Formats: sequence, structure tokens, C-alpha cells
Amino acid sequence: MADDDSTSSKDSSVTGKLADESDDVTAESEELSVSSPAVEVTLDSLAIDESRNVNNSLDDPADSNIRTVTPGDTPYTSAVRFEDLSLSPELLTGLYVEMGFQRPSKIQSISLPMILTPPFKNLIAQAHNGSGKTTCFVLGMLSHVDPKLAAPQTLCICPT
Ligand SMILES: Nc1ncnc2c1ncn2[C@@H]1O[C@H](COP(=O)(O)OP(=O)(O)OP(=O)(O)O)[C@@H](O)[C@H]1O
Repeated sequence: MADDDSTSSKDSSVTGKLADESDDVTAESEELSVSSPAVEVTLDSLAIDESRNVNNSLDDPADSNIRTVTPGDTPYTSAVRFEDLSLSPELLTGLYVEMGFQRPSKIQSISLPMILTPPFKNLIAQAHNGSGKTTCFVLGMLSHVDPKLAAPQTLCICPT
């Protein structure tokens, strides 16, 4: 019993000491993170070149360097018109009437058949800023939503 008591008192003193040490370490690391040098970034390097028309990307020429890589057979053909995709009448109205789109951009014509036509697969798509990628994943999400079901049905995780 005496041994047990001495052990527990030893333990609590050790514990107290560790907690103190731990506080010191926290204070030290806070100081370190405040004083660590930042990478130098000049304002000029962050400037956006306004002379570049972002929406030019919507009209990528047919021979632009877009590659599609799919495993196995590829039953997908690119869509020339939004009607070539199995979109609901409501989504087609939204595209043509509300958004005023006339035809799919290059990235849309290639990726939308992959997104909207079975067999559904995971997709990684890469294209210029302003080339219409948002429409690709939004149409993919909306085409799977049941408007009669009042519950969250899709999740979009996006870093921008
Ligand atoms: N098929 C289309 N026809 C006409 N305009 C379109 C079409 N698709 C998208 N747009 C318009 O082009 C602009 C850029 O599209 P969007 O934001 O989808 O591009 P993005 O590739 O997602 O851009 P970012 O890389 O900056 O996120 C938007 O104003 C959008 O409404």
C-alpha cells in the first residue's frame, strides 16, 4: 500500500511537471510561427493581365489540344448541341433561355457526355479558366436531383 501511495504521488508530480513543460513548448512554438520568415511575393507577380479575354476559352478551336483518356472502351461521343445530352426539358430551358447559351463549349461537349451518360465513371477534367467547367459539374449534379425530394442530394466541394 505504502508503495502504491508513493507511486501515485510520484505520478502526479511527474504529470504536473509534464503539463508545465507542455505549456512552455506551446509558447515556444507560437513564438516560432510568428517569427518564421514569409516567402517574398511582389504585387506585380499577382497582377491579372486584363488584356487577356477569358471567355476566348469558350471558343477553343476544334483542333485545340484537349485529350481524353478513358479506361477500356469509350462509348462516349462529344455533344455538338445540348439536346444531344439526355438533359431534362427544364435544364435545357435553363441553358437556352435563362443562361442564353447557344451550344456547348469544347470542354462541355467532351466531358458532359461522360458525366451524363451511363456507364457513369469518376472524371478528372482540366481546362482553361472561363472555359465552362462549372457548367459541366453543375449540370452533372442537377441532372441527378429529384426536385420533388426536399432534401440535400448533391455535394460540391470546391477550392475557389
Ligand atoms: N456553353 C456556353 N455558352 C456561352 N457561355 C457559357 C457557356 N458555358 C459557360 N458560359 C459562360 O462562360 C463564363 C465562364 O464559365 P465558367 O465559370 O463555367 O468557366 P470555368 O471553366 O468554370 O471557369 P473557372 O476556371 O474560372 O472556374 C460564365 O459566365 C458562363 O456563364
